[in-house]
Amino acid sequence: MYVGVTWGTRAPAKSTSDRLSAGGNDRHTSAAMLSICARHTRGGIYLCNYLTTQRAGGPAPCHVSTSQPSLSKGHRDYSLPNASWSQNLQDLYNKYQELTKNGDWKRLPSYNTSVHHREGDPMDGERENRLFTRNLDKDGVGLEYCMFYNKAEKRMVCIFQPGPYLEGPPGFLHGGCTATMIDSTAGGGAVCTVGPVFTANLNIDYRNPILLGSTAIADSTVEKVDGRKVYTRCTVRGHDDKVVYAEATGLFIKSSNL
Ligand SMILES: CCCCCCCCCCCC(=O)SCCNC(=O)CCNC(=O)[C@H](O)C(C)(C)COP(=O)(O)OP(=O)(O)OC[C@H]1O[C@@H](n2cnc3c(N)ncnc32)[C@H](O)[C@@H]1OP(=O)(O)O
Repeated sequence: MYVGVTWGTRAPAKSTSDRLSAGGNDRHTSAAMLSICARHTRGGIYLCNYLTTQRAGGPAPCHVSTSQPSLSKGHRDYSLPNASWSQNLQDLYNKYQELTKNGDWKRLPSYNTSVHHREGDPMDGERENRLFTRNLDKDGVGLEYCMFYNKAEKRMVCIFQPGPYLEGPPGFLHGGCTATMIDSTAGGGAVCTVGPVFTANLNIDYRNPILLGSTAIADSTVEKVDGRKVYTRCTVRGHDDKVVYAEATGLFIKSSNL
């Protein structure tokens, strides 16, 4: 069954993505991007205007729908198992999939562009932009991952397997990539809990290196929401919980328009 994410009110006809796609030449696209960035900066707004259908004045939290978003038809959901997944990753996936059956947990789909995450967005077609975590075309060489969200616990779990193109120290995952997964997991948890946010602060203690090809779990909880500030905590562990790879706290800021 397809699981899609919706984020609140539908975008008006002329959306950010319309402007990004319009014209299709670099100068226009760059100008559109600059104007969007400037607008976001002026409004103290957030990354997730770009990631989601949320627009100024709309309701905050996303919800995970079980309907097929029209835009996502035909787009591959990269959070589903593929041949590059290790048995450990597959086993964890099966475990969390089982937990989705009573509705407490939801699996989040994942596409290779941000726009394809936006249910009902009119924009489609080929684009240059790629979601940072999905920017490699070959299965297994980059990040293989799947996120599951538990609304009652305000908790996001991301099971992931880093591939050989993500090396830092010889044979091990680059620390920036670990940070990316923490940011994405904690940020995704914040988005699902309160709506669009920007990362303001991320503190990471790296405890042990992550072997490329191994399976890890980033486990994040929204601990407190204080006005626009969303405080999160995230731990990255090995697939069997025996080793802690990293511990982090993250501060995310809700849009000032919400
Ligand atoms: C769904 C699945 C898949 C989807 C997965 C999607 C997950 C997304 C994960 C990726 C996320 C990113 O990479 S985001 C990209 C990286 N981040 C950025 O580029 C953000 C750049 N920074 C900014 O744009 C801005 O500084 C903001 C938006 C963070 C804050 O600006 P602002 O909106 O004007 O708010 P401002 O008034 O400054 O601050 C509001 C309150 O927060 C406090 N505050 C602000 N910044 C900080 C800070 N660094 N440390 C402490 N506190 C801070 C202020 O003191 C204030 O407190 P008080 O006075 O109210 O008490």
